[in-house]
Amino acid sequence: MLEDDFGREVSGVRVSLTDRCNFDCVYCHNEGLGDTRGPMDPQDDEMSADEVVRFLEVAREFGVEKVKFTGGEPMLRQDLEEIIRRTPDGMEVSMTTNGTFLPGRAPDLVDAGLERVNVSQDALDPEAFAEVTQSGAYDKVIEGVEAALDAGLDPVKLNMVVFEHTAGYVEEMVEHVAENAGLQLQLIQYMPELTGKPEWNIDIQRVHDWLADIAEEVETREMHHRNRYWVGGTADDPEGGMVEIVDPVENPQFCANCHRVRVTHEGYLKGCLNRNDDLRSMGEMTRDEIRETFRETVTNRVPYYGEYMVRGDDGEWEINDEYVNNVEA
Ligand SMILES: Nc1nc2c(ncn2[C@@H]2O[C@H](COP(=O)(O)OP(=O)(O)OP(=O)(O)O)[C@@H](O)[C@H]2O)c(=O)[nH]1
Ligand SMILES: C[S@@+](CC[C@H](N)C(=O)[O-])C[C@H]1O[C@@H](n2cnc3c(N)ncnc32)[C@H](O)[C@@H]1O
Ligand code: SF4
Ligand code: SF4
Repeated sequence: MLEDDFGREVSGVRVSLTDRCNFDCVYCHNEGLGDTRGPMDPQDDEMSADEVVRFLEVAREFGVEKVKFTGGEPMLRQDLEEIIRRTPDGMEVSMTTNGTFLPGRAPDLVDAGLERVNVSQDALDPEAFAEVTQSGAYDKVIEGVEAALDAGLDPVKLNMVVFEHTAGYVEEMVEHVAENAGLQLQLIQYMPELTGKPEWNIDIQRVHDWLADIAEEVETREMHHRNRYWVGGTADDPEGGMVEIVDPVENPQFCANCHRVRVTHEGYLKGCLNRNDDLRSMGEMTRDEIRETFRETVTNRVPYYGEYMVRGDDGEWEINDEYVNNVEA
């Protein structure tokens, strides 16, 4: 596996298959590339299935174990099943979607090899949902979650961005996943960097503190050092719900445990979600050139909140104690 100068191995890749979307969420960072508004039809700038697969084959040679398909809305790609089917053996395949196209298509995706799905659902109330997504497709999303469960995807993670518009719905979303087998919740800290609306931010620490109070058990996931709270059950006896907090903003522990390289829908390699100054195009490259470019991208990866990192006495990178997340599992 390739490793960057900060000792972070790259075990996963996150591939955006399109920047098109049928929603227009008010907060959307579009994986760091700005607007999703635009034509709904397939665009010439998108990587072809062959290009995606060729990149994945190279990544697999370097020991990459996981791929996450995202976008824009990845299910707008009609060749998604083909891409999943052709993903190299040994790679776990997951996807993050707004869920609207899962009804009717979830079984085919599972048949093609999809192992996990995250569905974005910011509220349980159709009006609040429409306000965030600027779409009235709430019923379709609920149907999509059901379709994913029926197709055997377990767990189905619901993604909820916690910001001014949704903070009041966190409690009922936690109850919802605690009461419904097969569902887990990912509470995502609102990232203002790419949206330019810092005023929508809320203090995610309050959510950590509240969950720490009500949880039966807390554990810390190696990936991004994320806390997982088990509500109404435990990790060994998962009767209740699992709630994970994704809190990247100004969090050096998150960056220190970041093991993924990204690929834009146009086929640019990208070392960090928040940065666009390290893009490397795979354009017309040969397989050998892609190998070299992948190596370069990994070598040049820098933790975005890197100013919080210091060299320890042994020369290894460590996080400055002052910035360590104060919620301990
Ligand atoms: N800044 C930053 N944000 C991230 C990172 N990974 C996930 N996020 C945020 O979390 C959102 C949801 O991520 P998902 O792709 O659904 O889930 P995941 O984080 O990959 O979690 P798993 O499905 O468990 O692998 C992303 O769109 C980002 O907003 C990361 O490496 N850096
Ligand atoms: C960019 S979307 C792409 C996949 C798919 N269209 C979806 O919405 O799930 C991936 C995830 O990013 C999250 N997201 C988008 N903008 C965000 C922001 N400014 N802060 C935090 N999360 C954000 C979304 O909620 C979604 O869960
Ligand atoms: S559904 Fe996903 S890609 Fe589309 S606007 Fe919402 S967050 Fe962005
Ligand atoms: S370096 Fe930090 S901000 Fe950048 S992708 Fe990794 S975790 Fe996210």
